[in-house]
Amino acid sequence: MQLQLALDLVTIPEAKDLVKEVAEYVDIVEIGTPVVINEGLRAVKEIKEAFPSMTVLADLKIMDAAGYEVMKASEAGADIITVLGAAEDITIKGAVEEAKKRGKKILVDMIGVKNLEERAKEVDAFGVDYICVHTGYDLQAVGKNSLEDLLTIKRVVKHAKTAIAGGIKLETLPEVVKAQPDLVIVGGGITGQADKKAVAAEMKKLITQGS
Ligand SMILES: O=C([C@H](O)CO)[C@H](O)[C@H](O)COP(=O)(O)O
Repeated sequence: MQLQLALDLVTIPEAKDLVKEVAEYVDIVEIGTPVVINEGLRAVKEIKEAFPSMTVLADLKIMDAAGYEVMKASEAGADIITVLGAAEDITIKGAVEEAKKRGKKILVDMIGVKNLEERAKEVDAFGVDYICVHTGYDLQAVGKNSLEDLLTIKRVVKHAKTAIAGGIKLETLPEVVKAQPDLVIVGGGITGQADKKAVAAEMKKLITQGS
């Protein structure tokens, strides 16, 4: 089980400081969608250049033109790129094809997918690397989480790794770990804490113990 740090509400210099602070405890650094919207793929490039040994995920949430967008994110230095599960089949297959050509990985974000079980099976057959259940900020605000969805995809996904994102905190992590995803994605649960290093260290400990 791995830990991914999601950087969403930060500038590039703030992102660099955060990565420096918690690097030893995280396996993957995510350049979040809001950062890409604000700063462009330059954010991916700068983080990869500053931390060359770190696995960097570009959370582009691709919905169309995946071949081109995966190509651009790869050129910027992303190791993993996200595509939406709600996208057309041809889009997700195009993302996988381009990523494979470049030695990169695709994470499919199932945010907003209603027929989760059926879609997860379909997406799994396209050869994607990760399938991620995700409660976005808007549903987190009305008290939702993705635990049940994680159990659903764990039942039906046979090839891809499983991941979970959305509002995970130190207090809720033990329950998540119990469900055994391959990847746990945490944003505000680390970046919003006073002692980020201590929280990241504790999270890494729980994840290592539970693996
Ligand atoms: O993907 C995300 C969100 O849609 C904003 O782009 C976040 O990275 C993801 O939800 C993890 O962040 P937290 O919910 O703060 O843990």
